[in-house]
Amino acid sequence: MSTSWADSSTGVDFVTAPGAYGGNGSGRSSYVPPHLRNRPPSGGQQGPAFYSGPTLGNERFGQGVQSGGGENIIGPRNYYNRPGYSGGGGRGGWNSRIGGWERGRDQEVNPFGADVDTEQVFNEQENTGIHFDAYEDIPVETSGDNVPPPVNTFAEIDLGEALNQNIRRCKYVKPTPVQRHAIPISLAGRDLMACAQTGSGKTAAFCFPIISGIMSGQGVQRPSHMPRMSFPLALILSPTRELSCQIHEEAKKFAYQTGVRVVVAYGGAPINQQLRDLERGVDILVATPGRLVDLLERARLSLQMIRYLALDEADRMLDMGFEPQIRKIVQQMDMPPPGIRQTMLFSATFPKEIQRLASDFLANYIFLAVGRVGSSTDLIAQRVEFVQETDKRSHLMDLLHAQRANGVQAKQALTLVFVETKKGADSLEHWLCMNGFPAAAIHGDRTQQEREYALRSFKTGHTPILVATDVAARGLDIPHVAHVINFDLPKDIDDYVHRIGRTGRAGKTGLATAFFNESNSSMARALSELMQEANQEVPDWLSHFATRHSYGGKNRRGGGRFGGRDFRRDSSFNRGPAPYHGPGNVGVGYGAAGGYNGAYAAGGYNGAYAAGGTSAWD
Ligand SMILES: Nc1ncnc2c1ncn2[C@@H]1O[C@H](COP(=O)(O)OP(=O)(O)OP(=O)(O)O)[C@@H](O)[C@H]1O
Repeated sequence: MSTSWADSSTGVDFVTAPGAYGGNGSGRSSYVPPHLRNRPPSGGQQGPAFYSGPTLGNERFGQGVQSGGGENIIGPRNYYNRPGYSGGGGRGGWNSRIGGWERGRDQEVNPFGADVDTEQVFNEQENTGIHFDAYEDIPVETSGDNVPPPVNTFAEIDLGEALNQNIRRCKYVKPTPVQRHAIPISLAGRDLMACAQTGSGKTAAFCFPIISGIMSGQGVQRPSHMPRMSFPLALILSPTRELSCQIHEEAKKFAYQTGVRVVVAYGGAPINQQLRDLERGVDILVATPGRLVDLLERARLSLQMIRYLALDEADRMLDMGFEPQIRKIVQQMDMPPPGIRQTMLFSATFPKEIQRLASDFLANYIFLAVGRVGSSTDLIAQRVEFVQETDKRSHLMDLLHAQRANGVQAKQALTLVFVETKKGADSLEHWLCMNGFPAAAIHGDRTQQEREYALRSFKTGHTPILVATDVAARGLDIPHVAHVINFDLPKDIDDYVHRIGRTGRAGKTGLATAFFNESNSSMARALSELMQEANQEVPDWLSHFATRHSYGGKNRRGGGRFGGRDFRRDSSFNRGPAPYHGPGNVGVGYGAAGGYNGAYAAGGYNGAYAAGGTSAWD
């Protein structure tokens, strides 16, 4: 795991490094607010003129009003003006001591690669994806009070010049639908529960407002009497180590030269290194829950300055496995309560029971659904094959041979195979390798080093097949995953949605194949409904299974195609004092269904990989 800031730490150079503290010639560093850090020296000038973005930031917190100095904050920010904190010190932000910044000066490593002429890269290749416009006609629903209107371009949003520059470096030409809606909502300081399809850009949707908010924030000062304690301003939680690392890498790109420092903490890696990273200063902490609790219990981290909390894969974070830990972190430590902090929950799936649980963490929130909650994108061609348990391996072999026969270059056509158990993953990996298909495996019993090695080897195409348990089902954004095979189907339709979402991302097409047999009967109905919603052809035999197993069960999707999203609208859920203030507005942008372009319409795998069709690795 690269720790780019730490790698280049110089340890003591307060004066010359373009970091949080500018030199004042006295040997003692003077504070430079985050939005001015990491700027190349420009005639010695270090004034607000560098920053063309918002300077007050009060709109970030909805009702908050700030008129220049930290002491005038009304609303959420006045939380920080309580005893124990010195006042914001007027213009110029957080005053002279922030977390661990002053203990060491790091030089920020360019996450885009050294000496990259960003404008040139931007012009060379736009990150549009071949079907990026496929997202344009997707139905969008918002509910809640006074929903801020969406934007159509990044230029319409006042994110600050440094962040805008990074957006250009990322080659993002225009916001995806979830970004168009979620970013203005978050910038307005509102809590948000957002549901949007896999691969549709949710990471940037929560990172941009957080970075922009921290850049423009003023009047916040970390307590100075606990020098070894870190006080992040934002916390991003995710369920897996690999996803936390990925979010960290993304966030570092978005935060490059903004002065906002991003640190990651996750289990399975040496904690001392992570503690050192934290001590160097942290604005945004990306973490997995277990390691975070460890850090909190060691009293090396405090959440009392948290202004932004984002839960990625929020439904997973609040399901039975994680909920106690999340409640502990969010409700039982020192994190400011809802209404004081700003909370953003994101996922591609959001069962209603989990929405209800989640509402405990939010204040007067806006619900945003881009596409139907829990739907898959129709950029993914879905196939279901009836395969008995005993035939699965030979069937898999047929698929892989067909892929190979069609001359698909391995590095551009990675195949991700999901299995049920860790043992199953080990044995399938071994069997594939024995049969001439270089494969790696990732699951929870592997060491973190092994997991990272497997993922790297897969990403680089060294082993173009990755056998995985659900540890790789959510969030991972691996370019060139062309085919997801559900060798064993999951028990829950939402897990299926996340698994197949490892392909068909950012507007690109992909292929997903599932092996189905009698043992998966309970999935039949949900699977066929999901496929219909995504304009996929449902085999007759699957429809028969679905009819036979259409009663009850956890995996009933229910509701109309575009209905029943925000649980607050469902009367059966509205028993308690849910903080719902009516539907507000419902913006629905139905357009042409934007169906799948038919590249995979002609049956059979040979057809799927045949020359001439639009393929997932174009
Ligand atoms: N505005 C944009 N323009 C072009 N590409 C984008 C844009 N926003 C995000 N992307 C790219 O889209 C890909 C998917 O984004 P991201 O991983 O955030 O999806 P996601 O919605 O979080 O998916 P998942 O539900 O699987 O976690 C990434 O490679 C990201 O760089």
